[in-house]
Amino acid sequence: MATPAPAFVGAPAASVSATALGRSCSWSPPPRHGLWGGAHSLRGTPVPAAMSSGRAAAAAAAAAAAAAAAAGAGPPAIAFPLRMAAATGAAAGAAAPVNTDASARQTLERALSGLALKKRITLLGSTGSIGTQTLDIVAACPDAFSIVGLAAGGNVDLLVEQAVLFRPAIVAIRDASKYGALRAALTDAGVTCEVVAGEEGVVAVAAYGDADVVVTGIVGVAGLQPTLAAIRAGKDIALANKETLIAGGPVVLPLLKEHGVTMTPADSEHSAIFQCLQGAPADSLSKVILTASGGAFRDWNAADLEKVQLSDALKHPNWSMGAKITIDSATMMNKGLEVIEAHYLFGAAYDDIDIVVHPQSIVHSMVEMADTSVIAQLGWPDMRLPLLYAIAWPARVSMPYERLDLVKVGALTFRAPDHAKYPCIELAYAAGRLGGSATAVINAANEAAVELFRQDKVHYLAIPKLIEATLDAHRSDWLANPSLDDIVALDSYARTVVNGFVDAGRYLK
Ligand SMILES: NC(=O)C1=CN([C@@H]2O[C@H](COP(=O)(O)OP(=O)(O)OC[C@H]3O[C@@H](n4cnc5c(N)ncnc54)[C@H](OP(=O)(O)O)[C@@H]3O)[C@@H](O)[C@H]2O)C=CC1
Ligand SMILES: CC(=O)[C@@H](O)[C@H](O)COP(=O)(O)O
Repeated sequence: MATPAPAFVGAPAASVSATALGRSCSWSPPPRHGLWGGAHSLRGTPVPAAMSSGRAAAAAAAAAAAAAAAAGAGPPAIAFPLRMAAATGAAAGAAAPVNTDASARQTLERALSGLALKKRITLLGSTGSIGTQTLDIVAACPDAFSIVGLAAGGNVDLLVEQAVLFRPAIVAIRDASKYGALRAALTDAGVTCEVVAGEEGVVAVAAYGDADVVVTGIVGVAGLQPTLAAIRAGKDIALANKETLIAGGPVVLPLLKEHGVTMTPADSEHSAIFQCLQGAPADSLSKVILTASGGAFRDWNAADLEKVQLSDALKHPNWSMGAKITIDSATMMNKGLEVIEAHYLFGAAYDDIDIVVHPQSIVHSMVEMADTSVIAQLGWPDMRLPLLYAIAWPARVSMPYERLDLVKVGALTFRAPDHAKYPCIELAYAAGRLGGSATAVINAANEAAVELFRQDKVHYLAIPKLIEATLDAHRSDWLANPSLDDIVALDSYARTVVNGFVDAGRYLK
């Protein structure tokens, strides 16, 4: 049942017949929380209504928190009152095109124009798990999809291989020290395209040329600025990089509106919800039900988590993915982040977003409608399907994927998540309910803690403790309506705080 490792297709496969929306393409195998009435801190003490904003305040707070950590003080062990409602109210609408009259009209218009489906794609993070699987789709459907730009972190060899096959107009490498090697290798391979480097280079690729849609496959908050650049350039967004929305939701949503840009979810759970909501009238959504595999440790006793090694956390039971998201699945922070992602994508209140553990990862998520009907989307655990829908929406592209065989699957089982074993879930709900800058801080704290775990500097069990302590430290500079500058500053603040704790020898386990 495990998905095959993301295979980079050696050559664009021959295409098959293409008919209207049913285009055929070839394929290479491949807790309930009470309402929070006012502005309260994470501990229930008041948060000043208007916080000093911006880099200076965040930097000062970071320095103070790091100094406190180094002095052994740190925030006191937190008795996290996880029963908070959003101080900021619901997200300003929904990022995904669902549940409004206008979006219903847009869906219909796109469905009709999908008769001539031809999408020009720019792919950020082309050398990763999402990136290579997106290119599998493009290779399988060269008459429906083409590549305008590719951006990678540092993998020159694979980027060159991709440029040879997909002939982009522009490529970027984030690691600027590899610019010369990339240029030379492209010239040797006979590829003539623009070559750019560094963060500015990745941003330039995101906004470049006549691409219709940008697939965001960069890992982490590093995807935020390129995604914002793509939105400002009027590109539709196929969102895989969930950290962008979790950290940047307060600035991403208004920007999508301002530029009339469509954001379609590629994360498998959110793709499922998005698919279930197609054609649903406004206000008909009652509940979002996110399914979770349970991650690498779903069958471990809580007491055995003391023995976790990095290699254990990297063994996802069902999905083949990059290292960071695989570890997030093991802590179940991935599900917590997906709760926040669902809030921003679909405008669902946190009380209306549930998690259910589903070890088979066949039901990718569900929605409950106002009339109590529950609608689910099913498929094998293979990211190519949600990625395809994110770039082709609302078209349905005919693919020779293995058909789902429920008899072969046998049983579909469901159980409640174990909140004591996976404290990250509650932390994510708490940060989501707090809203404003808290989601940027929990995202950054998680990225920093996971990175320290990958470097063997902290134990697996330290991850939620570091996140909780960092959220607590953020009490004094929480912002209801952070600007982009605030989000950038608080992202680095949270990383400084996490590293300050560890440097001071705290929360190692
Ligand atoms: N993998 C999956 O199945 C799923 C992933 N996602 C989300 O998609 C995103 C990507 O995940 P995944 O593909 O697994 O991650 P990977 O680690 O496999 O790939 C990450 C990609 O981002 C590139 N990259 C890393 N840092 C930077 C940077 N600073 N600037 C530009 N490019 C960078 C890497 O380049 P290089 O390798 O060249 O260094 C690589 O191409 C994550 O946000 C994840 O949560 C969501 C659902 C499923
Ligand atoms: C493939 C995908 O979209 C991931 O989000 C995956 O679902 C993670 O699995 P977990 O349910 O273990 O977090």
